[in-house]
Amino acid sequence: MYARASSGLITILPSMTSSGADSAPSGTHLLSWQSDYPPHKSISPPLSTYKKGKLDIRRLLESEESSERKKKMEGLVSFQPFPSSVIQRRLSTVYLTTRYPSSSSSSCAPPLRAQQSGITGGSESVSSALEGKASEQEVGMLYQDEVVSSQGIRIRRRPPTGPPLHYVGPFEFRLQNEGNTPRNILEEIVWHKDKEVTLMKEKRPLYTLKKALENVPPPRDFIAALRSAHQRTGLPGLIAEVKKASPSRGILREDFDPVAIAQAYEKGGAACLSVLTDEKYFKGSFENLQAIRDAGVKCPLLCKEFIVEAWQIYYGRSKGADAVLLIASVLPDLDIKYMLKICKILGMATLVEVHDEREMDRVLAIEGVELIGINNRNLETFEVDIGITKRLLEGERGELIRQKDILVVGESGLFTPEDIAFVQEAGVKAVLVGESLVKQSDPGQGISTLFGRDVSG
Ligand SMILES: O=P(O)(O)OC[C@@H](O)[C@@H](O)c1c[nH]c2ccccc12
Repeated sequence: MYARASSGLITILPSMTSSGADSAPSGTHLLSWQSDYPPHKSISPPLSTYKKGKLDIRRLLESEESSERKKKMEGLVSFQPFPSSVIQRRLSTVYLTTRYPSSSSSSCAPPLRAQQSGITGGSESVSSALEGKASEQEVGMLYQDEVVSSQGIRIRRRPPTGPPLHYVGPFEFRLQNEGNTPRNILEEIVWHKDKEVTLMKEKRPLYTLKKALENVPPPRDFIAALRSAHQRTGLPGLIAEVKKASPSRGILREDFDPVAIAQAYEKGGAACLSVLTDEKYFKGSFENLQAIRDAGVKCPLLCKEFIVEAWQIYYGRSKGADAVLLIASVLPDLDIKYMLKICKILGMATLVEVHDEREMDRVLAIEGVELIGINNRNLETFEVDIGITKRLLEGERGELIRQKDILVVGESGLFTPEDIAFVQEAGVKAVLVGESLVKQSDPGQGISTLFGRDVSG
């Protein structure tokens, strides 16, 4: 377990907190301090006797008074500044280890979500399955920040210095600064998603979701549908996107009826559908996903969400998703590996999205990736260039992809038969298209216009 201190206050990261005893890995005891971000969470029953409160680390570490206090606390919690030089330098990371009950517990569990959440699916324990696989170097890395930067990930998963403001009595602390202001739209979305998921999980803990899965029809084979459409038509298999709006393009369609659009896509020859579920930035919803599934649409469905936690995968499945999107610029390798495992257990496909060579190389090195999406739109800047698909499939990368029989999806910015021919020539066997279809008065007919011929039936 680990906590991050900001401005001298311990803030528990949401990934540390459990939304049900179900998700606590055995031998680990979750402890929650009152924290201002995310909203304070309750603690699991055996720990409810622990006092909650705010803890001033600077005082804890430095003052005499605090050593008294520290002693008092030690019966309950042991504090392991790790390493102390770093704490002193930036007062940013402290590890907490519970001593309850008499478990030899834990020292510092590696600070990566994958090891912490301990979600199990079926009889297999994902975390233990991963333990053997993650490289020692990876597990040994003490800071998620460092893992993330070593993988070239620029997106910070949470504001490093906490939210812009917090209140103590009548006082207001922390003004807007570099550490609590998102640097780009993707970062903003991810920070918002983190809070949103924390709240959603509270309403629907993992064990209730798992129960709900028993009544959900089995997943459909997303990849097989794309391959067979490609074989049938000689053109890339189409994932047609049900998208009302986007931060870069605004509202795409005012009279937005997700089920009617999905049905039109299916009729027009789409192999699969992608359904935006993000509400705030894309005006989508999980209700749309479920409504499309319940309306009897047969195409496999991709849950188009910004996944930051495995819980979202279970939630998507419970709403009828057959596949999920994992964005390499958001998720470190270990999270991708972990989430791939979960998808496998749930029988879902995983579309792993990359935008540049570095992300492509990372993803190609991960075992078990069968479907890679190349996003021609940079989600940080919104720039679109379909030449990216070509660039990332040239040379050795293309060769490796063919050897591994990975199916590549060209994503975003595709409007004309020439665009389709261009990315097909580059090596994709599938395309993901939203705007150019959803804007048509008949989105199904839009498919024929996009491909330059009828691909239905
Ligand atoms: O509407 P377009 O330009 O055809 O793009 C569709 C799809 O590629 C795009 O919506 C997308 C690709 N990756 C994403 C990740 C999150 C949200 C949206 C996306």
